[in-house]
Amino acid sequence: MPSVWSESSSELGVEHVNANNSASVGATIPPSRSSSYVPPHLRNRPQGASTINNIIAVSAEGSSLGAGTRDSGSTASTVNRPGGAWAARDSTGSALPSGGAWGGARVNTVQPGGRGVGVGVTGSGWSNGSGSAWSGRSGWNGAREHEKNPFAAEEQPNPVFDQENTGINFDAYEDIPVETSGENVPPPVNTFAEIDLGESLNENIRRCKYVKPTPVQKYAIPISLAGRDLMACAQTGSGKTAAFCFPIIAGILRSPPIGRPRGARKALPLALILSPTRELSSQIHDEAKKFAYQTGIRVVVAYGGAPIHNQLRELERGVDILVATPGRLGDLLERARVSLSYIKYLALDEADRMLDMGFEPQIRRIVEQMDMPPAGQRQTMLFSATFPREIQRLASDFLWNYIFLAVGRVGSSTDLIVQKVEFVQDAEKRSMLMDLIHAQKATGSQSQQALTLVFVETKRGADALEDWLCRMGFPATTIHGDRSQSEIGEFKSIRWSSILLELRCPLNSSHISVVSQEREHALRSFRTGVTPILVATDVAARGLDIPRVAHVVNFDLPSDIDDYVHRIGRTGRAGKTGLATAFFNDKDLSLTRPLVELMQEANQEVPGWLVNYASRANYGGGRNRRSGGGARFGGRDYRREGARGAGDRYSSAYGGSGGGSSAWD
Ligand SMILES: Nc1ncnc2c1ncn2[C@@H]1O[C@H](COP(=O)(O)OP(=O)(O)OP(=O)(O)O)[C@@H](O)[C@H]1O
Repeated sequence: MPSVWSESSSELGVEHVNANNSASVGATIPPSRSSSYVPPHLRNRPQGASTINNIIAVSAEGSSLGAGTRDSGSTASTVNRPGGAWAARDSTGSALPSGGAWGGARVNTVQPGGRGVGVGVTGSGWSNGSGSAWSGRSGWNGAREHEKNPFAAEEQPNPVFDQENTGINFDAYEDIPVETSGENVPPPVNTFAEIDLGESLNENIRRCKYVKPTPVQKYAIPISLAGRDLMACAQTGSGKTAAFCFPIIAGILRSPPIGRPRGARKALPLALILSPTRELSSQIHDEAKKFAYQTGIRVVVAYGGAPIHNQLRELERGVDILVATPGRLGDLLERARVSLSYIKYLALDEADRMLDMGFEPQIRRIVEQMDMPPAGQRQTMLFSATFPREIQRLASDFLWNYIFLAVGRVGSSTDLIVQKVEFVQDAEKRSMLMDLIHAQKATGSQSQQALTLVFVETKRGADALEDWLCRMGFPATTIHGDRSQSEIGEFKSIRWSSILLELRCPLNSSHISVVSQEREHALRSFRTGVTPILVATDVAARGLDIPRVAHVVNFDLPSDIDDYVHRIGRTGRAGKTGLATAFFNDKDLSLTRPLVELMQEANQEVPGWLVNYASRANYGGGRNRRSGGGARFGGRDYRREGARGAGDRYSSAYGGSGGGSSAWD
């Protein structure tokens, strides 16, 4: 029985070019059925739009370079890697030749090697001005009406939150240290207008109320748009999600339509975004859907802890950008329901965690042992706030001639977070927490909705503390691994095969959906302030972007300083200030030195007793890699370690407004 996609493909008669770049030209394309998958470039056409003839199709490696003009608002970017392309599009997103030789004739010539040359453009493909191909045309809305508006909730007038999302405290970041390494690093931009992202993506950026790019976006977006691989470190809450989503979306829209095989039951995404937990994947999916709204690009998410059947249904409807956790993706690959053979963009969020001990084999399997095009034939982007040197070394296997980017004192915390450390014995921790919560209420400096996130070491500890807080009259909820099948955070030592077994076990499926609902419910209840205290294990440490988290309490300190950085990064996000309090006692001795260093880097007041501890303490053992590894910050390009000094071809530092010498020296 043919899948929806296969029906769709054959109906559309999309040209298919096989992996060897031999192009075959499809004839005409009958109108698509609404339930069918429609490739991005064909979506959202007016009802009754005439049959589309002659779609350019090239292989994943092939390129097509539109030689036509774009209007004056646009800045051309060159794509200097295999597979990069500028598609010349007409006002409906199809490639058009100049000279009108177009009625039923073939549009593009596909040259040997799959490089097609578009010969011109009628109308602007990408303008920012009037007459844009991608926005405002009547008739497009017929199909777009069916796309749920991801901005609907935010577009309701709200006097409290309806203000410019100015993001990072831009003034404070004028002098932010920035380091780039690698060959021919494209220069940064200062405004979104300088980057040609296309009208519909620009419109969505406006809807997000992003006024200007954050520091990491200023550097990462031009680098990625130039087709370069990237390893990027930037502080928590600094807008990394958009930094990898924008180039992916813009890249897909720019590229010539890629004919995907007829009759394939498998989903054939063009971009894959991997992240460690279901919550983070879900959050990235929500963000990416906003950025891709009304572009015709379909974003689908697949994560463990939720029934696979719904996700399969979504995948069958077609996918351009797949956001996934490694475990669930592994399952889908094993079931042959997803193929990675058309991947042009691979992004790893929280990349250091994804390549951490225990998970590297899963990621290697996905990236290197399935059917994904190798480095150099896809574009790979790795992002995190922390990037230990040994993880960089592992990660470099996935990259090709990449640029290393470090924005801010990477691996350190932001100055926006006030860090406090209190010496508290275990037995006193609860009453200390109570004092903090009372103080927070009493100061009145926080609005009623201010949220407190409390990190503990174990699931049992989380449940016990939540129970106690509730009994004391403080509405609290909890999130930890037992409440779902978190794929990384909690499965650290479980092997790939066991994960598949677990996810496939039908007896588990109802349990999975119950626990995942619990976790979803807990997060929603925290986000909305219904339960303004969330007790969490490290599963909530990375990536989660919850506005109004005013206070992070490390009830139990982690043993790894990088985990501390990510945990406290749940507050003080996007230019807002935050408070982080750590309960410290003798058990945390190994963390002392990196903690003191971190606080000093972030201009925090370090208690004298902690400094004394630090002078007595050993370095934090193997896990505290920043200090153990010798590099001052977690964000120095490991390739430079052996290449310092004269003639270092990898080095190029911007150093914020100052430029000149490396900000790290
Ligand atoms: N250009 C911008 N202007 C204003 N706000 C922005 C901009 N870019 C991103 N943001 C907002 O900043 C917040 C943090 O972004 P994001 O979650 O991508 O951070 P991050 O760097 O990935 O953090 P983490 O390291 O914790 O994962 C989000 O609420 C996002 O909407």
